[in-house]
Amino acid sequence: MQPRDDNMALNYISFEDIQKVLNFKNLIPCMESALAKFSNKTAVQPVRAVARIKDKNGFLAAMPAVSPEDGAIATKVLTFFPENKNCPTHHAIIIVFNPETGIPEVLMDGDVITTMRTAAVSAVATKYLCTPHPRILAILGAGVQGESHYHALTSTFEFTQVRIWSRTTENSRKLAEKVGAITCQTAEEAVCDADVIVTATSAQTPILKSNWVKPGVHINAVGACCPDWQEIEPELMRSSVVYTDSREAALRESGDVVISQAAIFAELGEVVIGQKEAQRTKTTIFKSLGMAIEDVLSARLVCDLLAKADDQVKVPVQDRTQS
Ligand SMILES: NC(=O)C1=CN([C@@H]2O[C@H](COP(=O)(O)OP(=O)(O)OC[C@H]3O[C@@H](n4cnc5c(N)ncnc54)[C@H](O)[C@@H]3O)[C@@H](O)[C@H]2O)C=CC1
Ligand SMILES: O=C(O)C1=NCCCC1
Repeated sequence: MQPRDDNMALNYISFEDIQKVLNFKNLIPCMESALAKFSNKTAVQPVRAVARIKDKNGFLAAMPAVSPEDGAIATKVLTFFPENKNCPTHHAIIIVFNPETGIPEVLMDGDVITTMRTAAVSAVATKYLCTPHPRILAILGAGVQGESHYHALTSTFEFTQVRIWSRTTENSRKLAEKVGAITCQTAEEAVCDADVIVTATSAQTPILKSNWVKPGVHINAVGACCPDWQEIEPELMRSSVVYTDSREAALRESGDVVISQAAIFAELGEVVIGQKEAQRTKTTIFKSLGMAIEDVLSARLVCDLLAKADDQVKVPVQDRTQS
């Protein structure tokens, strides 16, 4: 067994470097394509392996995916510790492998990609599923995803009003002041008459009720990623047209789907490829759980953008396999 030579050392791509090149303009189309590749089965992606960490109420997850047509082989490894107080609740790294040899080539921060790709996917869902010209956006949850969804959705739509509610009013006030939105004291006040709603909390029991929302609203349900957790009242799940990123994952991981036993109408990717209808005039819910293929194609995009921006990130393969 030979040790690796220096030529095979892993490149590291930092949080800051990723932030420099990734934006919603380049990420949203990439995520639309990731959803399509998942649903037309050109990408290979099992449901993630999750090891729950009971005393932290959280988990460790391994999220591999392969897209042969992109030469993309990578895996995200992620922890979710929802009770963290003085540091973020999610931490992730992504390992990118050489598509010809399987040699690990790049290790990159996974936090920026997790933060941005989740909101970018919700922007795709909203584009297909909301009523034309949405005016009012309501965001429930003022954490990392609440803020990222503000940016992704306001960069895609021209809302006349954005309202933010959080369990801790101080947090929603801070975010609302930072981005120029309105703070609401209750979730009901925030979602009243909204055209688009985002639920992005670590709640384990429903925070969004059926009789608060207007018919025809589109909801991006981003939190509650365990089979015994919920963000959405079961009645609202059952009375809406439910879309998911992965049907298989939703049936295994989403408490909102599992507990309500709501029917899943389609995967979002099936809508993107034209296989299933976007029922825009109905109340729609996009139940997002997050997919490895989103991380893998985001990582591919970052490598390509950095390689283009300067030649320091050695993405090309041939040099590295010659000894
Ligand atoms: N679908 C996907 O692809 C992804 C989903 N997520 C999920 O989205 C949710 C939000 O993630 P982040 O913003 O990164 O977390 P965060 O920790 O930054 O923010 C969590 C927010 O939820 C609020 N919250 C916590 N417990 C609550 C409760 N019982 N009731 C109401 N609000 C409560 C907090 O006050 C905070 O505003 C989490 O459930 C997370 O696991 C995160 C990343 C990707
Ligand atoms: O896909 C992800 O990344 C996540 N999904 C569910 C919650 C943790 C992060």
